[in-house]
Amino acid sequence: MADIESSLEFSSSLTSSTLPPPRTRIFKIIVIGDSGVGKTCLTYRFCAGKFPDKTEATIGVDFREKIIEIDGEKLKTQLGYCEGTRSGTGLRCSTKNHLPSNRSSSGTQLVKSVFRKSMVQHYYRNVHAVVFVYDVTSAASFRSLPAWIEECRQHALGHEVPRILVGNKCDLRHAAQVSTDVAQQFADAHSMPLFETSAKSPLGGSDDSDHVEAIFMTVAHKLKSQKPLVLSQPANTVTLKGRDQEEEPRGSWGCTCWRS
Ligand SMILES: Nc1nc2c(ncn2[C@@H]2O[C@H](COP(=O)(O)OP(=O)(O)OP(=O)(O)O)[C@@H](O)[C@H]2O)c(=O)[nH]1
Repeated sequence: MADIESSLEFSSSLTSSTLPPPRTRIFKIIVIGDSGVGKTCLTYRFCAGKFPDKTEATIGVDFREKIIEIDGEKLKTQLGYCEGTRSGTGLRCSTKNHLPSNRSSSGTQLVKSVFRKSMVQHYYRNVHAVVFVYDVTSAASFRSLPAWIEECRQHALGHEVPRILVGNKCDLRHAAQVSTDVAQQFADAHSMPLFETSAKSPLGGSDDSDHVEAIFMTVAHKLKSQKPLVLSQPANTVTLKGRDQEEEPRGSWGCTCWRS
């Protein structure tokens, strides 16, 4: 009897351990814009549901993940963001200041260049949607948008990829330098929907800005009809990962986060 029981136990554990785990579709979305426009805060707001207590400039590339559910299907959204350059000039996703300054300058330049190329290539690879962000209180961040769009185009992320435009920091409307009309004209010219929002305003606040959660869910709904990457991994094993946690599996980004 004992033998039958133990063999039944063995066979049931064998079955459960050999069953393939449920598969989760993954959407990779990149959030792009000048430094300081609020890419990190928007991403954090969506994934963690709140404005971060403290922020620091993104160094290199970072990402967060969130499992969402649409029509009963669990989907994993991976939101990547890359350090921006202030006022839209110079390198994008640059590697400035990441390497020790006491190296020989030509060697450093070469390493920086190879390092940057590899990082940028990873960042733009297998992207399903692009979120362009500007700061409504910064005309310069708005003027940078054509350059960001061009950078995406050079990495094969053109009109065929779902793209949206987000004007952030609407809680500072009194200091706005970019009007809704001008932003809407730009969005129309590039066939993108425009959302004006604030990563900072409280949930259910009285202002008329779009909610961050609703914006990313709109993108996710759009992507759901597509067929993005599939990951063999139980859907409930990962909810939020990112720079706040010590263990940071890089998932399918395959890129590294550089910290100061
Ligand atoms: N008032 C207000 N401040 C915001 C908002 N979103 C972000 N900020 C602030 O703007 C600053 C920059 O925010 P980040 O999210 O770090 O900007 P970023 O685009 O990720 O910047 P980089 O990492 O340098 O590329 C921080 O001081 C935030 O607290 C917002 O909606 N309203």
